[in-house]
Amino acid sequence: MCLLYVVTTPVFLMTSPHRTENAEANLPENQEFLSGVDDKKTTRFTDFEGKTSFGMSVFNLGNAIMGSGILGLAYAMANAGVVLFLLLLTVVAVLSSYSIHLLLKCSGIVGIRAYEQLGYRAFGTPGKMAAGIAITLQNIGAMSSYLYIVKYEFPLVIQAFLKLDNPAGEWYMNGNYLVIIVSIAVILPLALMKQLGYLGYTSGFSLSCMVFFLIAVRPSVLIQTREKRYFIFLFCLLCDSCRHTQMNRDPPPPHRHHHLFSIRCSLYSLLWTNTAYTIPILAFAFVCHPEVLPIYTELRKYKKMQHVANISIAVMYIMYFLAALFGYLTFYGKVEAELLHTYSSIDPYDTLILCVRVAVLTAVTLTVPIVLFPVRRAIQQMMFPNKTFYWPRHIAIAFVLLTFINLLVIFAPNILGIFGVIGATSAPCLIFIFPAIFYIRIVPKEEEPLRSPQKILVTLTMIVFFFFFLFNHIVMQSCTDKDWVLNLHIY
Ligand SMILES: NC(=O)C[C@H](N)C(=O)O
Repeated sequence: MCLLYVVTTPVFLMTSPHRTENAEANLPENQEFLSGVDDKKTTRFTDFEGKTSFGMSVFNLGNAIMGSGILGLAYAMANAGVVLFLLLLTVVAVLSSYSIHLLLKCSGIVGIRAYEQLGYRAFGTPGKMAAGIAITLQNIGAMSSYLYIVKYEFPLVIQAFLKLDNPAGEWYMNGNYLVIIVSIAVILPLALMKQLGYLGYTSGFSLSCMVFFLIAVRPSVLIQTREKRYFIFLFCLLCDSCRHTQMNRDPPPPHRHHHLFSIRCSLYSLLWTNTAYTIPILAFAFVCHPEVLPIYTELRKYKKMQHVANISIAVMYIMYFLAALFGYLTFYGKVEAELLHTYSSIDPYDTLILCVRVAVLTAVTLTVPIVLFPVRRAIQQMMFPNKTFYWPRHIAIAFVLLTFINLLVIFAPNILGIFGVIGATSAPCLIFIFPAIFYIRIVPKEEEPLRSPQKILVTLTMIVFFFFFLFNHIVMQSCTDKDWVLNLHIY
């Protein structure tokens, strides 16, 4: 993460001091992106005076970042190669942190800490609806992927615990029932909490489960002929050949031998096909933007939300890289789109693998309530904009949302589809496109003219990011024809 600081500090410290009437209110968050100055000015936000500590906020944001995205990273690394993966991981992490800076600065100007309200301030009702819909789509997609893991992994855990070699259709081996039970017994009570801050403890526990997951995955790297693995790793670092091995593992479908198609694909395969899934998976893995402003609302006075975000992103950056590397080095060319599924191919009764499963299951289950909060807030902002807090509505929205996600999970096609669709659409909007356009519209022209270095930088980054995604999307559509994509189906 030091790298992030070195790369970004000179650019973001160009931010000029504010001269609006809200200037004092803005100071704590918008003065600088990465500096350690603790400015003890009074914030004049119109919403809520926070009581949650700095540490709990880091746990909550870390938990919001870390979800099922981590399980797709080893596959992303196998496709992109170690060096390209590390580069893309760094770019997405820096962009993610920068866009949080933009969101915080906008929220300082508007005086309200809600993503949808920034959309409203920038573009009126269409802006509010766009932000609300993107948050709803993204978070419903994320929650479905978490419950999807519960649906497929929980029965395996029970099977291993009970040592059932040939399950005969017992109800407790049915993933659908288990999803419903977990939703009612664990997720719903947590989702009914009035404030996100109360979830700090469960978030801390969820993160420690993921740390355990990392530690547990690590020995499996060492078990398998250590010298060979490290030799391969060094080799990959030097000539970045991992992706070619991966390509060789999946022989192309027969019609790919068509001359023109081969030329087109070999050109793409230089870079784009290998990153076609990598970037959406990385974008999905770093999304936490809908949760940033709700967590900021509850953050104790004088604590800097940008610091909370930088710490959470830095820790996740390291954990993501290690998770991808360990998973990839354990299975090398055989890594699948969802890491846990790859583990099924080796002994399912192995105690270590069982513990890994339980840890990931616990972690993703405890992430659902955190991710549900911004959706409920977005729905409230879109459907009941001027209403104050009302318990029956708070409970009803959570209940309806969970029921909907349960239905979705019972009928959802596969986890990769969820990553692909959500990662390629709402994630880039929430991570960068919306914060950038909201920033350009919300920061007054008197303060930062359209031609100011800050706004030019934001616009350029946004354009590059947008075209990169567009191009990636086209490549994904053209080179991953149906057979190929279907081969990647996990379950
Ligand atoms: N919070 C989200 O939207 C997704 C999360 N970043 C994940 O990896 O699962």
